[in-house]
Amino acid sequence: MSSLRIDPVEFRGLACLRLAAGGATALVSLRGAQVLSWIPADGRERLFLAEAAGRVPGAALRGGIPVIFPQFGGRGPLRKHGFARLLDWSFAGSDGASAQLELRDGAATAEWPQAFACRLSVALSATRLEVSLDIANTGDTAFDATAALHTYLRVGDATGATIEGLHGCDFEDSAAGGTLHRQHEALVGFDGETDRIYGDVVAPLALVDGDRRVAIEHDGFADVVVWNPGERLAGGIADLARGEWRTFVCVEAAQVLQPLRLAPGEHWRGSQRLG
Ligand SMILES: O=P(O)(O)OC[C@H]1O[C@@H](O)[C@H](O)[C@@H](O)[C@@H]1O
Repeated sequence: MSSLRIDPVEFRGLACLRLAAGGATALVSLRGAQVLSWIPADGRERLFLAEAAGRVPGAALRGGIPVIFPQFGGRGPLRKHGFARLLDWSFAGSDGASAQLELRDGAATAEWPQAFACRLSVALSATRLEVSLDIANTGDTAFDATAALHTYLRVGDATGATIEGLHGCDFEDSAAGGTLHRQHEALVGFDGETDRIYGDVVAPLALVDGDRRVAIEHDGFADVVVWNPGERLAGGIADLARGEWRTFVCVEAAQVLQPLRLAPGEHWRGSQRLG
């Protein structure tokens, strides 16, 4: 990837880093280490960010790429989707191709009594964005965790968008009480609420939206979550303006069905590449 320029900027009152490389830009908020914008060299924004994001102090930012850790959804005793997306991460430097952000255990993570270090790395080139999450156990007891990169991809109309690459995969349908199914159709579409966890996904995926296509690859993460609330559910989501549900689909690189188990001193890394 070409050499990366990193500048501190403010966006909607949030301290952010603006990344630029090869004619592409990305905006990363220190709150949650959340990528908020990704504009490849063709000048077209690829991520969705809600109008309300950043306007409610302390609230999770709806859109971009939220980092979910140490708990996905309600699968455990912690708050929904864990605390990583709500906390301020620190800028931990750059290797010339990527920006690194870090979150360590402390008073703000006391609800989960584990010692850990998370590092998010964001690498940018003219046509690609790569986000990697590294989780280390820095304590002296093993822990279990679930995690995801909860990517909101911008689309023209979610009801016409499809995901390729999940054919033959088994999934848990969270929109239908967690029932188990197999994906028999070649494409996954978005007709009403769609909330699925596909397990053991190895093939590369693609989001197809009219004549636009985004390739999606992942390493380390075993699962893929596909989510759009649909019109009815979106009506009850306070930080989604009317009609915004139509303009994104989430394709999340996730480690959910088999939680990570890290012994003291161990670490795990997962990545998602878009391009
Ligand atoms: O509104 P939140 O907390 O950001 O969660 C959004 C969605 O995130 C998805 O990952 C979950 O599968 C959905 O069940 C959930 O509704």
